[in-house]
Amino acid sequence: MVETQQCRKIFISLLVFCIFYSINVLTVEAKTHYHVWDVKYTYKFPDCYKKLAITINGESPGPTIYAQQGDTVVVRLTNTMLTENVAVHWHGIRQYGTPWHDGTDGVTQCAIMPGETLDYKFVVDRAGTYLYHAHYGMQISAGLYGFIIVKLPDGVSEPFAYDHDHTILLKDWYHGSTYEEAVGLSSIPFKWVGEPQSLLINGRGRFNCSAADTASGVCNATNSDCSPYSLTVVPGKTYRLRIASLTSLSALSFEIEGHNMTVVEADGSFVEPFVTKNLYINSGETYSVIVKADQDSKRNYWITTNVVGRKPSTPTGLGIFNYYPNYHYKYPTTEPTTGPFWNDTASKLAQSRAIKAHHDYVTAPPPTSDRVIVLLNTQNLVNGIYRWSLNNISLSLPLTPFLVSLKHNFTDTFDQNPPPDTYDVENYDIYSIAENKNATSSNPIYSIDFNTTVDIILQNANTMSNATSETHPWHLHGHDFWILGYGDGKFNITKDAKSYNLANPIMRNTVPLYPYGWTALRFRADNPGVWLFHCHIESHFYMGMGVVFEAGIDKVGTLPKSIMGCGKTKHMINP
Ligand SMILES: O=C1O[C@H]([C@@H](O)CO)C(O)=C1O
Repeated sequence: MVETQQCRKIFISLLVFCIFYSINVLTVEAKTHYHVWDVKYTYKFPDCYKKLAITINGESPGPTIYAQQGDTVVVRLTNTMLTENVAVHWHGIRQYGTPWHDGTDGVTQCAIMPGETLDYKFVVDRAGTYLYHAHYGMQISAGLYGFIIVKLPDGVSEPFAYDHDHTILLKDWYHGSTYEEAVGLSSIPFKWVGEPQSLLINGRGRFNCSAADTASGVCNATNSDCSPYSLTVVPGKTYRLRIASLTSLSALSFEIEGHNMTVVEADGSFVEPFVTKNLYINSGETYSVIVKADQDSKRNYWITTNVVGRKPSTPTGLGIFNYYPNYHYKYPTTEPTTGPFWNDTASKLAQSRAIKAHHDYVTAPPPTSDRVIVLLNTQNLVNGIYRWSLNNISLSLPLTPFLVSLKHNFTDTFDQNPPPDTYDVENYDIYSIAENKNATSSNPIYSIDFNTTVDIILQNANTMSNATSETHPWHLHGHDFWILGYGDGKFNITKDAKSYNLANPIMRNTVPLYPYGWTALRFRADNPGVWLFHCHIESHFYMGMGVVFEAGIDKVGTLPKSIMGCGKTKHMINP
């Protein structure tokens, strides 16, 4: 009897211990990562040419934010620029429950004024490779950008193996200021930003300084800012490279001389692996590739980026793939790779089509959608200025952020007429300059029923120049979408919808629209808030290339006062 009681006691103690142990071991506590950022202008020489760059704690690119799935990130951002507002967007982070911290000036917040501080706080709910960057004016081009790396929970691994993990951030670089660019784009006569002067890899490039510029100190080839990016690898080891682009304009082809890359991740989703010699990458896209250091280890190899999609006039961006123990700055004696033909759209399209969901990680899209929105991308004139339009409306951001207006039922702060769900599909000739060149500059929003499924068809067309159509990387805030398909020419709903990939489409937040083609996406409007969908070419967005979606605004909690203070909310921060 006593023995049985003792046994029971021991059993119960063991049980309690086991429960206690498993609660402690299996429940990994989510952490909060605090960052304090001082955003200011600093003289930098990223490509040896002196420029006032917008830096975070003196750095451009800014510091990488590391976190683990489920963690909270807090960034206390103080704007110490003298004369310029700022806002920072957390690109790829969906902001469930915190739509006010998406960081989009005019859409989800009032920009942070000089001298002011804002605490951004959000949960990184999913592992993957993400970004942050300015979302005010054209400040990405001034250097405000960086990585967010979210690791998987402990004990969970990716469907690929590697020994080391590295980040590579690509950028195009202009010597002029963002003011010169923005003023040119809104002047008569219109002045286009043109092609960049340099291509940077992890913030480093090399401009060919003229003697005069060297003599005046404007260009300094010995400045340590512009020593080349060198990635040291150990022979035989396998590397995961997280490659992302935050170019202001350029689509790029990325290559490591003599090495194949296996693409395994895109915008946080695992990809059915495929091998490529060069990776096409547009602004706003992130990838992980696996590279094996399995070549001749007695030498180094070039890492290159080349402009594609637009006729290039920028020299190849150069870095060094350094085999240990060779000297890490020893240039290869071979010629740097020049990349594929800039206008080889077919090979870009083929690579885009090859990006499918990994077979073990397919999230099937809903088989049908509740609404189809067709967005015709055109270049037009508005009051004599070149603008980009969607269904003839060019987006102008309101003084009062949409999110604030909608939560407070303001009806006089933005255009209340719903924008059109399509264009004149039958009669519009996508191969010619628009007959009616003029468009309207306005700020209406698409109201989407909460938790419904929406298809977006991006339809490309001719610009205002003869026989020209451009590539546009489209980025959606607050969601991932399934990429259902790409096609040439005008989208035909009865024919083309039958070709959709509903079996294993990749989910991403950024997707290219190719010249004279269409791209079809599907998303669930399951994130309460107001979300921007726009071309990630900074000047194109500045020229109106975006639309705004609202869904479930009644489910959005109380907005923090810290995002207000502009437009009609001026009185709302000070009683
Ligand atoms: O938006 C743009 O404007 C110019 C050109 O179309 C007009 O100068 C260009 O190349 C763009 O991409």
